[in-house]
Amino acid sequence: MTTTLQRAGQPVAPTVSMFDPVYLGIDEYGHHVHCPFIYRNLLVAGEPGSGKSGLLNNVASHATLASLLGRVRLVLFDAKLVELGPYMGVADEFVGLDLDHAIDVLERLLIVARNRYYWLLVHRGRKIEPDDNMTIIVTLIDELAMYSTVLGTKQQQERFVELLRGLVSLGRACGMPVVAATQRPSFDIIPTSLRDLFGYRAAFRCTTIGSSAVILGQGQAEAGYNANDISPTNPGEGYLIAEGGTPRRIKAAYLSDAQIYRITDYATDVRRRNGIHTADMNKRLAALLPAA
Ligand SMILES: Nc1ncnc2c1ncn2[C@@H]1O[C@H](COP(=O)(O)OP(=O)(O)OP(=O)(O)O)[C@@H](O)[C@H]1O
Repeated sequence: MTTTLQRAGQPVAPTVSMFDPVYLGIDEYGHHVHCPFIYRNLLVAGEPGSGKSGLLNNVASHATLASLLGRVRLVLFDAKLVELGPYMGVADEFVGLDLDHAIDVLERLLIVARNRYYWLLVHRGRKIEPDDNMTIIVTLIDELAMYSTVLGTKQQQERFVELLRGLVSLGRACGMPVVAATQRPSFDIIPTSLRDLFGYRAAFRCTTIGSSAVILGQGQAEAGYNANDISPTNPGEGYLIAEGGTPRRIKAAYLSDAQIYRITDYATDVRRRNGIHTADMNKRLAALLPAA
């Protein structure tokens, strides 16, 4: 579904839809790997420096370009600020280190999800289709563990996980997919009940066979799919598994920081000219400052 974007009457670039599969990289045979994200969530895990951000950036950049037609919104959670920071200007929400803010945003997303199911019921649908003209809301979370185990109180962390579980369960059919990444693939961060809600899971290099199994599933290591055997000198290599399928060895496509900023600067400019919401960066940056 490639459409040509108009700017002041001039076609400036082809753009993509969130209903198009997202380009993630290549497999071990050199074939391109594309994944349709619209009806599936993605969980990405691996040790620090294993290449998780590359995959997140591929999805975030696709969503950014898809947002140029005004039908995609980004909601970003990044406790490190700089991983998803380049997309701040095109995001509807950017959550940093504030767990109350994280909970508030998830609560609002769940209200939208429930309203969408009501809308689907009334319109006799089961899931959002391209012709429904519904905005696709893509939520990206970098370092899930910061929100579920580090920031805030135990009660807030539990509330965050409960809401996230709700969004991941409800989001897929109502055009609200979630992509979450963690450096710590362990059962306390990703219980099986949460993991199994993610239709796609990617394991980059993991420190142990056990942590690889947390993402890929029990029995996969014995079958030869073990993210602990990935070389630490090959970031971006990982196993990608889709619901019920066999893990596929991939090398994620990598966007440099300069390329990411080129995409987001372009998108911010086009969105502004087309009257699509862009964030007030001064306000957004001020809101991220720690309280004095
Ligand atoms: N697909 C890739 N191809 C080539 N190089 C890559 C790829 N992915 C990552 N790298 C290299 O590895 C470095 C670390 O990658 P990245 O920041 O994506 O890891 P990460 O798993 O997100 O780490 P962290 O958990 O610390 O954020 C990058 O700066 C880059 O130099």
